[in-house]
Amino acid sequence: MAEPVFLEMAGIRKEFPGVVANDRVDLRVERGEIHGLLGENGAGKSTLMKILYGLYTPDEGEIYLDGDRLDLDSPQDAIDAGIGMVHQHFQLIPRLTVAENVVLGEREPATPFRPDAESPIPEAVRSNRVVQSVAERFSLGLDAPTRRIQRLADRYGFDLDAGAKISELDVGQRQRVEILKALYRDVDLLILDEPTAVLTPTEAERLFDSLDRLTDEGLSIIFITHKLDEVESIVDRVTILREGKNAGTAVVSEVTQADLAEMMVGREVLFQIEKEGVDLGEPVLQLQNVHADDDRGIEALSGVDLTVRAGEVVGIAGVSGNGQNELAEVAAGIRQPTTGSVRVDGTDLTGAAPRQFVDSGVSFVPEDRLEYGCAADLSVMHNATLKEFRDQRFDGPLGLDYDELEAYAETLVEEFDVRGVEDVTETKAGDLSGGNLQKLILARELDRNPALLVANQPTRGVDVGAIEFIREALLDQRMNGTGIVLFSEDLDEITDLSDRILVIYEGEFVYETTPEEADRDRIGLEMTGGGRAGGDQRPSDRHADVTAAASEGER
Ligand SMILES: Nc1ncnc2c1ncn2[C@@H]1O[C@H](COP(=O)(O)OP(=O)(O)OP(=O)(O)O)[C@@H](O)[C@H]1O
Repeated sequence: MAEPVFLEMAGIRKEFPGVVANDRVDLRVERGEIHGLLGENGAGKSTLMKILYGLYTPDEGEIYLDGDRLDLDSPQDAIDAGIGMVHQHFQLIPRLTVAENVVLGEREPATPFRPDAESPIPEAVRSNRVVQSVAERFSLGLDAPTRRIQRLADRYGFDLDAGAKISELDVGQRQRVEILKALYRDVDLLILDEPTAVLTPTEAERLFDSLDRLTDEGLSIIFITHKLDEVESIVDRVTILREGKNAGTAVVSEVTQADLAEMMVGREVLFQIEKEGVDLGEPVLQLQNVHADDDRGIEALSGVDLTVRAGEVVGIAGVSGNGQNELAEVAAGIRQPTTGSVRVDGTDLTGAAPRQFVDSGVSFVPEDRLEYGCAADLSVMHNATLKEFRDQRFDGPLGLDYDELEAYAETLVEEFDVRGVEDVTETKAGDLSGGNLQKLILARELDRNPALLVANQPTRGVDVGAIEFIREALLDQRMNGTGIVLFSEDLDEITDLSDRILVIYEGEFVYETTPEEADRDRIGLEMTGGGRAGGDQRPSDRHADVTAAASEGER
């Protein structure tokens, strides 16, 4: 008799109010393969994986692992069956060590948590004395597990010190701790939800090496991603979901990226977009000698000069953690510089309140959509109108005119193709899929026709169709005279959209170029500080050059 397929999900159906998230989906995964799960935002990928991890109960359908029928009521059931999951938002306790987190991680929360939500372990719990003392007690008798965890980490080349505190680790290492939590529990199937969304390209390469080692040992991996080049480089077979249904499974080596994109969105996707020429206007953002600290009080920006003119897109490239977030927040008015000045549209806003930035025409698309971009528990309507509800057009005889607010929110949802909204007054922003929430935030920020848009990773976690839509929306906005500061870890995005490109490294601009002259190797080298080793220019000289080149471009 033929061996059963390793994992079989058959006829899975899951309905939320007004949305069929999974419509009789079949998924088959072989032992030892990396199986990609692709699909537009809202196609139902996370829902299907949450069912497999025991977080949601399907309305219909069956799951078999190695031929055995599974009945999964909680993540603990999934783990007991040999299924682990690494979420996009890590669930680690920063003050505890790697080993303590791995051991404590044996019990997963039984209640479903919001997609894309921040760590489900609230700060109150993390800092709770009882939790801390349990952890301390663990560490007393933790020698044997620590050694075991260290051996496990070494076996897969994870480069982790089991005794190190999570707070000392970078994002890539934290992710490996999450994987270790699953391996420690002997899982045979690992679900990775967009694992590279938080990683730099180098960290992503490291992860891929680790995944290869895991599959060599017979582990199966389900890999959710939006990045087609990742599918091409590490995935064996891929299943595509479209509008909750299985749109097919393909052997990756037999299809092109264009085929996959078309299977996902049901039409041809342009990977290149046309950028028209535009006459630059007056400066809409002028930062002079800006220094700013990060959240820990350590200097993150060390004397940044930046001028952005109306109709100009300035792309900021850099490895995350080099001051990009602080720069975005200073430009958007939600972080105060320690020294230096900020002018928006000709007005000095140094030290001004965030509201004054909003009122001066600054729009902000933050990197962390759930933390800063929206109020997850409020409706789509509230979120769509958060910044504009004071506008006269929403004045009613008895205060706010809710019919107008609702109609406006509906227009934005329609224009920006935000999917999964049953009713703008009922659907919560936090229940939208990641990409659809991003489109909602963009709709709110762009529809104000801002003088300045600060866009931090605007297409992260967004599907290829929506990426095309968002990039075109940004370029339309540029044609309307908005000045845009674009932060992106995707170099193609930076070169496709920008008029000028600046590389930031350790809180300073170290290199400036244009898309026409952009040399990817040089940009990559400058991003990692490699340009400094050449000794051709001191950073301070180079910094002066950048400023000079910037003013050159302004003439
Ligand atoms: N808890 C929930 N309550 C209500 N609707 C939900 C819930 N979770 C998901 N949905 C809806 O189900 C549909 C599928 O969402 P899901 O998160 O599975 O998509 P996805 O393919 O993972 O999207 P993305 O790539 O954007 O993360 C969407 O329309 C979403 O709005």
